[in-house]
Amino acid sequence: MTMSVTKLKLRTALGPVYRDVLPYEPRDCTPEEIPVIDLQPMFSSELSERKKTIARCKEQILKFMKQPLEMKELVESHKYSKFYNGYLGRRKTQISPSETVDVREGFTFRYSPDLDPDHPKDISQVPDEIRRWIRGEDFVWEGTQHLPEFKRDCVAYWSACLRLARKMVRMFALSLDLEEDYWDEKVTHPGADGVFNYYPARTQDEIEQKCVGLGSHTDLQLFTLLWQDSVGGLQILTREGQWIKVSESSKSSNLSKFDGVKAPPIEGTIVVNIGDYMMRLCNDIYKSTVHRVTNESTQERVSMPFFFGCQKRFQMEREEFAGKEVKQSMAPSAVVVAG
Ligand SMILES: O=C(O)CCC(=O)C(=O)O
Ligand SMILES: [Fe+2]
Repeated sequence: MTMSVTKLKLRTALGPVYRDVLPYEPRDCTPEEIPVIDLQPMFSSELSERKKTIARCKEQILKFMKQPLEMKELVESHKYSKFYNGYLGRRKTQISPSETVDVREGFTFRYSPDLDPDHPKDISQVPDEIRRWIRGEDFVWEGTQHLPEFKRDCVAYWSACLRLARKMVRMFALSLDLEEDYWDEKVTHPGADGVFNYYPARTQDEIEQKCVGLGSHTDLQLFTLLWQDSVGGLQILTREGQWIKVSESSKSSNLSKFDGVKAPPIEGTIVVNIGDYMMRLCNDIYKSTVHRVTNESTQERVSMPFFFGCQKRFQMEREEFAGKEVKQSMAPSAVVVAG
């Protein structure tokens, strides 16, 4: 049997890479493709507090995104940021060269040592060779001061993600037969970027043009903790090149409950995507997850990815490899973690 596989061109920090895609429509995932892992035992005492943290942060994102454009532009990324912090407007990016512009709007804030829940430090106390890789910028908070509790609630969510990521990176180390503390020192002042994505319901025009919410890409760092609301729309590319919807069907093989159209995510979970930097460090044992978002519902959608890695080395690699074509092998599935 011959199948017409198309090449999907992706932009990565290390240059363009290609992945194969089968000629089929996205389908629902199976429990094996996206396993659900229960993390609750790691944090059992704080469950209700964590739920509140997520809800408060989501509320703040909606408040921010629903402001008049000129208020959001007080923290415009292109205008004020050296390092991709701040607000990115609707249809202002095109992450995938072979797809449409991205409909989503975003707000980003990156690691600052003064916000770190485990190693809080004034930036002046951070050793020189690390300080030059720190990417947080204060204008994102200065330009949002008129929103009461915005910074507090965003930072609370980011801090919880940072704590979880520092635990999870130890599990990654063990899974790769490394010492448990392999990454500990390298993530004392990590790459830790909080991003809030807002996907408006698509306009009729955008539906006709088949606009993506956020086009196909891989994340750059070690891994990403990705919380999404209940609207759905996240898809990942399997090793075989099949797009699958990250949805409820990950929980059971009883697909009859789902109509395949709505495919809601599992409540109380976050998706863990492997990033390019992890793939590179472990010689492709883990492969970075190709993913994309199309909000096909009539509702708005919010997601809150947290990108985690080692700031300094990752940035150095970026400089070294900028613009070069890099070979990359096939994609893995993502993991969903619960609790
Ligand atoms: O909105 C989502 O579910 C995914 C967002 C994403 O992939 C990203 O911001 O890199
Ligand atoms: Fe992503």
